[in-house]
Amino acid sequence: MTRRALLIEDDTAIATVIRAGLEAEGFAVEAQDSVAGRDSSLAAGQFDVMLTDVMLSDGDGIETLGEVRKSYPDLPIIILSAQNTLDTAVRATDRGAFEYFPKPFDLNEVVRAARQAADSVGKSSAEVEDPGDGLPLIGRSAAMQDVYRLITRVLHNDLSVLVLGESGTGKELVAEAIHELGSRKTGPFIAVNAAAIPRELIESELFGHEKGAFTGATTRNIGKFEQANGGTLFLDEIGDMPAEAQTRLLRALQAGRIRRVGGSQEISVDVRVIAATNRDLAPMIAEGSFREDLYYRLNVVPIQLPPLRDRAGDVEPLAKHFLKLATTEGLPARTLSDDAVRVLADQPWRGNVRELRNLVYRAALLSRDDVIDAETVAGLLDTSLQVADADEVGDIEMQIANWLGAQNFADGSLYQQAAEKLERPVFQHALKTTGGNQLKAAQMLGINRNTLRKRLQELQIDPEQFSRS
Ligand SMILES: Nc1ncnc2c1ncn2[C@@H]1O[C@H](COP(=O)(O)OP(=O)(O)OP(=O)(O)O)[C@@H](O)[C@H]1O
Repeated sequence: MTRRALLIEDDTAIATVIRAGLEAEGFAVEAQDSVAGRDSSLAAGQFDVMLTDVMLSDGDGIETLGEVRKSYPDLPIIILSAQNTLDTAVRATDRGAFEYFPKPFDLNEVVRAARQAADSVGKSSAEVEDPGDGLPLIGRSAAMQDVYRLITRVLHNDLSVLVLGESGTGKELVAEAIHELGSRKTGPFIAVNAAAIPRELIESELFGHEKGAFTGATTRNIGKFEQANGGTLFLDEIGDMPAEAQTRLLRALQAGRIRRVGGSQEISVDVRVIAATNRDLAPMIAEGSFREDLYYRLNVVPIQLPPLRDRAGDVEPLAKHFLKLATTEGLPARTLSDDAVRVLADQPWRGNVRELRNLVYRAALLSRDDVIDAETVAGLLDTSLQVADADEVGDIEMQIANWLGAQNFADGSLYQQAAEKLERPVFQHALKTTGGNQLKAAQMLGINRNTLRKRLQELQIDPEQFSRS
C-alpha cells in the first residue's frame, strides 16, 4: 500500500526537493504551506507521516503540534527547522515530534526518518515503545519517557552514548534499541562486556591481533571493532576496562582507526560506540582508575536509566510483558491478580527489571492456578531467590534455580544434569580464551588434560571449533 506523507513547508524550493525525495521513496505526498492548510489536509485525509516547517506565515508549526497530537495520536511528526537552537529541538521533541532536523539538512536523512516514522505507524506513537509488537522497551513512566526522548535524538547521528544505571535496568536493551531503530540498523551490533573478558585478553578482543603478536596468538584474529564496522559497538561495563585498554580505546575513538595488537597497519573503522556502566565513574576518575578524557569522549549523550523502584508504575506492564514472553518459551499462559500486581509494585527490586523478569517466570511456572495470586508472588519473594545483592552472581544463581524448577529429575539425574549445565559454558570459555589449546585450557581450568579431553568427548564439545582461524 502506498504510504502518504503530508508536507507543510512554505519555502517552495525546499518543498520541491523534499517532495521529490519522498516520492522517490514511494510516498504519495500532499503539500501545504500554512497551519490552516495543514489542519484542513489532516481533517480530510489519512497520513502515515507529517513533515512540518516551524515558522509558517500564519503561525508556529511547533506550538500547535500539541493539538495535532491530541487529534492524531498515531501520526508521526518530523520537524524541519531553520532555527537551529537547542530550544527548538527541545520544544519539538517535547511536543512529541518523532524527529527533528535543523536546516540545512541532509535530504537522505529526512527521507529515511520519514520512512522509519511511517513504518512505525500502528506499532507505537512517537516513542520507542510498543508493548504489543516486540519493540524492546516497556514502560510508560515519566522517567522512561525521558529515556525514549533521548533515544530518538541519537538515532540519526553517531554521537557517543553512555548508558548509566543499576544492574538490570535495561542498559543493553537501550543500546540495542538505538541500533535497531537508527540509521545503522543494517550493520552489525556487536556487544563486548569488559567485565567478562580476562584483563590480558581485552585489547586483543577489541582490536584483534596479528599472528604471533603474543604467545598463543597462533593465527590472526579480527577484533570486535572491526567486526562492528558499519554498525554499533556496545561496550558494556566500561568501568571495568583496564588502563592500557582505555588508552587504546581513546586513541581509536579519536582517530577512527585501530591497530591490531602486534600489527603495524592502521585500519579505518566506521563504528558507533555505545558504552554502559553500572558504576559511578566520578570517583574512579578522581582516583585515577578511569581516564577522564575517555569519559568525556564516551559521555557525549548520557542516558540515565532509572531504577525500577523509582517507577513502580512500570512494574505492571513489564510483568505482563514477561508473562507473554514466558509463553513463547513454553511456559503456561498466566495472568496476575490485582493483589499480586500490588505486591510486585511494592518491592525494592534491587536487581531491577531482570529480577522482576525472573520472578515472573518462576511465578508462571509454579502457580497452581491460571491467575497468579498475591500469595504465590509473596511466597516467591520470601524465598532466598530474591537477589540479595544486584550482582551478576545473584542473577546466575537465579537463572539456575529457574532452570532447575522447570525440570523433572524423577530419574535421579539432577546432579549430572546440573553439572553438565555448568561444565559446558566453563569448558567453552576456557577453550575460547585459549583458542582451542587443550593444554592451556586444562591449565586454566586447573584440571588434568586427560580429564578435560574425556569430558569434552562426553559433552560432545569439539575443541577444534575454538581454534582461531
Ligand atoms: N524497559 C524494559 N522493557 C522490557 N524488558 C526490559 C526492560 N528493561 C530491562 N529489560 C529486560 O531485563 C533484563 C535485563 O536488561 P539488560 O541486560 O539490558 O540490563 P543491563 O542494565 O544491561 O544489566 P547489567 O548492568 O547487569 O548488564 C533483560 O532481559 C531485558 O530484556
